[in-house]
Amino acid sequence: MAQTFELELPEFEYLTYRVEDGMGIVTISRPQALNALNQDLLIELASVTEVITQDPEVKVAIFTGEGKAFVAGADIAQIASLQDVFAAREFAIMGQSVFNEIAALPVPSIAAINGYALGGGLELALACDLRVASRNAKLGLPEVGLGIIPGFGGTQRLPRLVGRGRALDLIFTGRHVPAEEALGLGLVNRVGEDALQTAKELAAAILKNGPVALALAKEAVGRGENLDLQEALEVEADLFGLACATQDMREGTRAFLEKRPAQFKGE
Ligand SMILES: C/C=C/C(=O)SCCNC(=O)CCNC(=O)[C@H](O)C(C)(C)COP(=O)(O)OP(=O)(O)OC[C@H]1O[C@@H](n2cnc3c(N)ncnc32)[C@H](O)[C@@H]1OP(=O)(O)O
Repeated sequence: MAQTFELELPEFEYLTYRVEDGMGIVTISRPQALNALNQDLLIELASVTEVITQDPEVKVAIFTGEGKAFVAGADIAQIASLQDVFAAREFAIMGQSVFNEIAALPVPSIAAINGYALGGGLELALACDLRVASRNAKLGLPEVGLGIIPGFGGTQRLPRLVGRGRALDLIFTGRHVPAEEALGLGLVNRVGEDALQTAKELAAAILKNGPVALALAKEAVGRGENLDLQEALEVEADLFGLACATQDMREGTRAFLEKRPAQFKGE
């Protein structure tokens, strides 16, 4: 008999969380400040990430924002009040560690960028595996205009995603990149009328596939990024071996040979 898990959901002030058809949907909700990330909101993001990690019902995570912004950055009032170099460094490390937790989610993650994704907002989107944007979305790292630099992973994840030259163009100018240009840069994977709807369609396409295979594929890509090619290929071979030991592999290959859709159980 399938085991059911009762997860105790923490109280959230700045976000809402719901599970729909295997999708764990986080909506960042501080619209009066365009969903700017203050410290409490970052703590809530860490907490909801833990909930998603522990919920076996969730096979894809989606992060989006309420209102006209995805996230307009870290809270500039909070940054302005940082007292000294140590407090500022701690603030960056805190944001980085929350986004590392999002990047390490065992399930595929999608940022549904429904409007402004600036500074820490773009850095949050960069911590997700995939990004989709609504046509009116604007993306950028405008920190240098405030006399600071991106501090929640932007100087590292952006060049890894789009290349050094393109990343430095965005970081040096701080300009707001429209969704269609972001698509051309490889900064987003898809553009649609409605970001959340587009993210759900992408999630539905992902959900047709074997959940263990998805987790192993994410692990292979993630671990390989920091290795030389030969070592990375060894990681791939090991994880391929693991994938071939799953019931999902038996089902997926048998379903192909029997010309029917696979019924994956994630085991
Ligand atoms: C380590 C990470 C560092 C960072 O992330 S640094 C922050 C990087 N982000 C930015 O620099 C973007 C800042 N925001 C803006 O430039 C503008 O906003 C927009 C272009 C996104 C939108 O402009 P418009 O449509 O005119 O709205 P509005 O009146 O500026 O904003 C509505 C309310 O939202 C507050 N707000 C917007 N972004 C932030 C933020 N990042 N931190 C704190 N508050 C923010 C405003 O102040 C204002 O509030 P009120 O209605 O009380 O005047």
